[in-house]
Amino acid sequence: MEQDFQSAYQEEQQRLTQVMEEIDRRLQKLQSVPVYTGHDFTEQVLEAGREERRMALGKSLQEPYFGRLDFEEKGKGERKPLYIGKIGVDREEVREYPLVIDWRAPVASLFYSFTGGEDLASYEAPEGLIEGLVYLKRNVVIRKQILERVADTFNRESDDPAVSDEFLVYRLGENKDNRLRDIVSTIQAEQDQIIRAERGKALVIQGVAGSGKTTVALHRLAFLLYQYKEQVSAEKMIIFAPNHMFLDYISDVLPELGVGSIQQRTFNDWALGMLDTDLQLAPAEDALQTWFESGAARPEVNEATPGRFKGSLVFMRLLEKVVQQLEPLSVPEGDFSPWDGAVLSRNEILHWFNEEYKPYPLAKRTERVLARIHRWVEMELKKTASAAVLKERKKKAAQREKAYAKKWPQYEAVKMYKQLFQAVKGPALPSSILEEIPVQVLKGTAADLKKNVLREEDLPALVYLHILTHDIDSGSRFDHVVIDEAQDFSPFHMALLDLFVKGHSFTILGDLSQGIHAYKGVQSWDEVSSLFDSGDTGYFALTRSYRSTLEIIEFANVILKKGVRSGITAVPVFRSGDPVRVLPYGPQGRKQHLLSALRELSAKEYRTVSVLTRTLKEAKELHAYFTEKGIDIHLIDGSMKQYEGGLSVLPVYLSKGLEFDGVIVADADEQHYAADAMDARLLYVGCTRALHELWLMYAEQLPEYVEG
Ligand SMILES: Nc1ncnc2c1ncn2[C@@H]1O[C@H](COP(=O)(O)OP(=O)(O)OP(=O)(O)O)[C@@H](O)[C@H]1O
Repeated sequence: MEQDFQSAYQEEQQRLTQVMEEIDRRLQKLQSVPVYTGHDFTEQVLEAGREERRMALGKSLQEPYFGRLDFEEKGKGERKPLYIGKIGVDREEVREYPLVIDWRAPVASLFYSFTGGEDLASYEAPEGLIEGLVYLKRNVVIRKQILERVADTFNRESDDPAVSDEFLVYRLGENKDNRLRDIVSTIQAEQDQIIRAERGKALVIQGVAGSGKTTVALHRLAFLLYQYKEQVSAEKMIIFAPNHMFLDYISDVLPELGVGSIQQRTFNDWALGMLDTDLQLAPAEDALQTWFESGAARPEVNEATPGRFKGSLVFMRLLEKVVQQLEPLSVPEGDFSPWDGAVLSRNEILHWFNEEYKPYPLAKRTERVLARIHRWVEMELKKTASAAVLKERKKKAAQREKAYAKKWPQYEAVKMYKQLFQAVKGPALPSSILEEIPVQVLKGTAADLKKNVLREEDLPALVYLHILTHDIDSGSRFDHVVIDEAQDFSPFHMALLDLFVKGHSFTILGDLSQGIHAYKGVQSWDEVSSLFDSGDTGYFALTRSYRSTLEIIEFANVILKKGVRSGITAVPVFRSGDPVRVLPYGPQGRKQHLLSALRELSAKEYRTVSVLTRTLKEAKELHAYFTEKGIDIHLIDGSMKQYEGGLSVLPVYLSKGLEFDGVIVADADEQHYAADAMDARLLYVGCTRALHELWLMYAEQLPEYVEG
């Protein structure tokens, strides 16, 4: 066995040396071409291509590949070792497999989809289905040109030719810093299927905590860009993530995969950008504090909850009716007269508005009609013989056109929205429209809007009012949209985004078990799928969890089963660690005990450790206490733009999407986590943030869904 390993290592070392020499030779050749700095466009394009290649080869030289697959194509009688890397490097000879195959290439899919067995493996190539036998699947770890590790995941000629998880488990056992990383060397078959799924559909992916949803979404973007390079561009692809800190946390993955320029934004930022308004959103912490209060102080969630009503398709349809009401009120009363004696009748203007320019939305229509009126004025001016009179008329016409244009409505989204909620004066709307809005939503929104307060749940409506009246300009359309943490998006959010994306090309990922924002998100994936025709949507489930140890996942699954009564539990990868510790506060008291637990856990080799509290207030208090005791720890409070890693204290609801080597859940007791699904979900989110170690600390009584 040891001998096999030695020879495999030597073989790979030799091969690595050869490949690095070859890449270096190519790089030097490229570097010997003088950099073009002139103005010739063709030369500039060629230079840009060379620069891209120089960068790629330079990067590839450090870690040329991570995997090897020995494959014998059916009927060819020749076994070939294929080396797979983040960046493909072609050979100079044609008709050969590349020196390094890009992980996104069709043949590389074998490396991920092959799960063992005697049968022929296959992959879909441009020329059709290719079948063959896989002999070897090997992981090769190279860091800064040094071969660090060689691990066979499958070897047909060994005594035990089964695919092993050993390398995956080794990778999962590593500690994490403050950034999510790429997983190209260990993508699993179920994840690969999603990454490589075709583009023109709305894919909905339900994935348990830690199943790699965010990671898979980012790899999928890189794949789509490679596979559909002629049809999609990076600038027109976007991933929506819940907040700025999370965006910072995931920001390294796409550059690591060699992909730049893909937009990574929050929905709120995107929407505000569309609206071009000076109004600011009310701070997110306001809503979070209301909805994540513990105990009876938390309002009940129902269909009249502002986020739920304003995220519903009922509200979306209601806005369409509002805009329909505006149409007959658009053309101002009275004829238009550019100077005394010249008259353009309102009937003529109405005809233009209601017939000729009918296909345009109201603001565009207004623009066109006013332009047409201007052309009419110019024609009339041409009929004027005297230069002095012409000058006078021109001046008059300009003044009157300006005054007349002012009489037309502006169709400004915020203003229309304020009018709907009667926060400012506006056209009278039929009572049937207003009656559709729950009274508490009507009153609450009117009060907010009078104070110029916008809330995040108002944004889909505002963007929709804007596009209903102004249309979508082609530059705002996306080639592909990824929605991460999609359980927190409403049906209205998704239906709105669907108007911006070509061919329903969506990847929508989330976990209903982590639906802690029930006051605004979806409660079933049917709410999402039903937005699309059945042929335009697909569904995948990710059930294996890669983040946490077996012990942590089994512990968290109990919370799900007993507390949320959910059937979607996680299947662990067999990576065993320390048992989960459930500790009552000792005689030294709550704060002191949490402090000693934090000290103990952070003294280990871990890079990230967090203390999760139930509320923001508790996080702030503990942060002050830990700091006073000389601990260097970050407070994460919802306004952060960056995630620093190291030690953190944060309310549990802000931990969603993140992960830490060690987690201490403070106050895991009945007072803080009540016997309802919402609190159980919160605790589930908290527990599933831990990679290696999870401690729960409590006073008095544990919730009944926590195993003591
Ligand atoms: N195939 C894989 N190989 C190695 N690591 C993986 C793999 N899949 C996922 N991981 C790791 O598992 C962890 C969880 O991944 P990620 O955050 O993408 O999951 P998620 O489903 O979005 O989680 P959650 O919903 O709980 O926030 C990350 O550390 C990621 O690197």
